[in-house]
Amino acid sequence: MNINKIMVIGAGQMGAGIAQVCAVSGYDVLLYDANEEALDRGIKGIEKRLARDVTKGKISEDDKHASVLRIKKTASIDEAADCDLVIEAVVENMDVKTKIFSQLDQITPEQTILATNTSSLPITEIAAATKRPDKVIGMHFMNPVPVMKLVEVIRGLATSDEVFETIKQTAESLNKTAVEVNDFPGFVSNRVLMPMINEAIYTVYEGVAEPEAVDEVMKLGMNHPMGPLTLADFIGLDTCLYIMETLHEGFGDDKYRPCPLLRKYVKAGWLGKKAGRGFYSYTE
Ligand SMILES: CC(=O)CC(=O)SCCNC(=O)CCNC(=O)[C@H](O)C(C)(C)COP(=O)(O)OP(=O)(O)OC[C@H]1O[C@@H](n2cnc3c(N)ncnc32)[C@H](O)[C@@H]1OP(=O)(O)O
Ligand SMILES: NC(=O)C1=CN([C@@H]2O[C@H](COP(=O)(O)OP(=O)(O)OC[C@H]3O[C@@H](n4cnc5c(N)ncnc54)[C@H](OP(=O)(O)O)[C@@H]3O)[C@@H](O)[C@H]2O)C=CC1
Repeated sequence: MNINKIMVIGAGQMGAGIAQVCAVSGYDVLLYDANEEALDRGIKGIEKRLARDVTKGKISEDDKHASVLRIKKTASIDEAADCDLVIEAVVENMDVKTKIFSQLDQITPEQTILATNTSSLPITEIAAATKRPDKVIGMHFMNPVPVMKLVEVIRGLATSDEVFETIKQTAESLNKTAVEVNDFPGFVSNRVLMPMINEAIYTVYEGVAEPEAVDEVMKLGMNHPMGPLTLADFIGLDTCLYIMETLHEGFGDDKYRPCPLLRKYVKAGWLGKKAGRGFYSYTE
C-alpha cells in the first residue's frame, strides 16, 4: 500500500509531534483538531521546534520551510476522505476513540488505514468500532516524538499482514524503529514503565521522600535521563492515570491500582507540564 497523505487527529503534544516527523519525512499532512486554538498552538510548536533544528544545523531553512508547507491544518474531520493513513492521537479514552474511529470508517475510502497512538487501550476493541478491523492498527509513538526512536506496532485480532507491513515501513520511513508487540493492556512500553512511575508516586504519597529526591535517586542511581516524577509531568498526569486505570481494569490485578495522589492531582487539574503544574511548577 502506498502512503502519501496522512491525517493526524488531535493537535496535542503527541499529535503535533507526529505531524512534524511525518512532514519532515516528506508526507503531506493534514493536522485535525476540532479546537482551532489547539490547532494553532500545535502548528506554532512545530514551527518553533523546526526553527531550533535550523539553528542547530540539523535541517536547512529550505527544508524547514518545505516541511511547514506540507502541513495543512483543518477543523473538519471530513477532510480525511482523501488520506491514505489516519493516525489518531486524542485523549486516552475508549469512548472518544471509538466514536472517532466509527466516524473515520464512514468518511474514508475502504483502503485507508486507521492507526491509533493509544498508550494502553485494546486495539481490537477500537477496531471493532469499524467495518474494517483488518485495516486498524496501533502505531504507538514515544514522547517527544521527534527524538524517540521507538514506534510500538500493535496488531488487533483482525489486522492484516499487509497493513502491518505498511505501518512498519512507514515507521521506518520516519527514521523510527518499529517493534511488534501483542495486544494486551499497556502493550510492553506502559506495562513496564507506568507501574514504575506509579510506585514513584506512592513513595511521595507515603512520605518516603520528596519528589526531587525520588527523581535524583532514579537519575543518578539508575541513569534514567529524567526522574519518574519529571517524566510523569512530561507525559501528562491525566494520561498516566488513564493508563494505570486501563492496566488495573484490564488485568484485574491490584498491583496496578493508581496511587490516590495521582488521582488527586488530576482532579485538581494538576496535569503536569502541559498545565503548568504537576509534581513541579512550570513557567514559560
Ligand atoms: C506514555 C507513553 O505512552 C509512552 C511514552 O512516550 S513514555 C515517555 C518516553 N520518553 C522518555 O522516557 C523521555 C525521557 N527523557 C529523555 O530521553 C530526555 O530527557 C529528553 C530527550 C526528553 C531531553 O533530553 P535532555 O538531554 O535532558 O535535554 P536536551 O539536551 O534539552 O535535549 C536533547 C535533545 O532532545 C531535543 N528535545 C528535547 N525535548 C524535545 C521536545 N519536546 N521536542 C523535540 N525535541 C526535543 C533537544 O532539542 C535536543 O536535541 P539535540 O540533541 O539535537 O540538541
Ligand atoms: N503524553 C505522552 O507521553 C504519550 C501519549 N500517548 C497517547 O497519545 C494520545 C494523546 O496524548 P497527548 O498528546 O499527550 O495528550 P494532550 O492532552 O496533549 O492532547 C489531547 C488531545 O485529545 C483531544 N481531546 C481531549 N478530549 C477530547 C474529547 N473529549 N474528544 C475529542 N478529542 C479530545 C485534545 O483536543 P483539544 O485540543 O481540542 O482539547 C487534544 O488534541 C493519548 O491516547 C495518549 O495516551 C502516546 C504516547 C506518549
